[in-house]
Amino acid sequence: MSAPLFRLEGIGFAYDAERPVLRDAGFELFAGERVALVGPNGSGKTTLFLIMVGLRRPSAGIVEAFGRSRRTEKDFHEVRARAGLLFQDADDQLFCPTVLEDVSFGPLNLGKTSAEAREIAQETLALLGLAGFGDRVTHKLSGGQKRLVALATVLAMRPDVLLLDEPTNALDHATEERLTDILQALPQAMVIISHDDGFLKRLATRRVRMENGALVDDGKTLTPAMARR
Ligand SMILES: Nc1ncnc2c1ncn2[C@@H]1O[C@H](COP(=O)(O)OP(=O)(O)OP(=O)(O)O)[C@@H](O)[C@H]1O
Repeated sequence: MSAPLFRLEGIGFAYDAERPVLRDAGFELFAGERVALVGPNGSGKTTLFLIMVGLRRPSAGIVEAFGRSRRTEKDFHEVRARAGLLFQDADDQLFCPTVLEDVSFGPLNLGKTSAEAREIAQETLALLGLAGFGDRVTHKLSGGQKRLVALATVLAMRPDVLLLDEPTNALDHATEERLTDILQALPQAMVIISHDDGFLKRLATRRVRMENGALVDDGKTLTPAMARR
């Protein structure tokens, strides 16, 4: 088997020393996987994502990403360019006046010219059924529209790995179906935090559960064939 895209081992983390969130959490993500990360509210799923991209640093353990151990801000800078994190709250992701500016921001930051960034942004918006949304004022969009634009900002960076924190939040049924089809067709490995069982059943190739600060196999491993049913 090829090397994992991410490998976490023995991860410990606490926001407040009295209440550890993660204790000895370990996890591997391989190319081609769509892993569902499930577990109760407040169990530490979002925290694990933040640690994977270096927005929080663990008190113990090892984070390896794309074949290298990652410790410093510089290490994680590269990780964030290759692993796109969809935040749980779209308002944490969107900060430009218009949709096109928001979606172009990542590609520009990665060194694309403004014409290239604009083209990538338009393509990505079209992929998500948002062609024609470029000039819309971001903060006036509906919750579901913001969710999709936030996803567009992540996909426009053409990451190797997607970390999606509750991607179906605020989406109506038809939009959720469309999102499922889009995600199924993407080649990237992904980890998906969701409380939406139906969505996960259609999308995930494997499930892991956050339990007492560690990750355990959920015992409901899905085969890729079943997941694509
Ligand atoms: N910035 C913070 N400061 C202090 N405590 C925090 C902070 N962020 C999260 N926590 C706490 O850490 C714990 C884990 O939170 P986290 O958001 O990782 O859980 P989660 O499994 O993603 O939850 P949910 O399913 O509700 O999104 C919770 O008890 C939460 O209150």
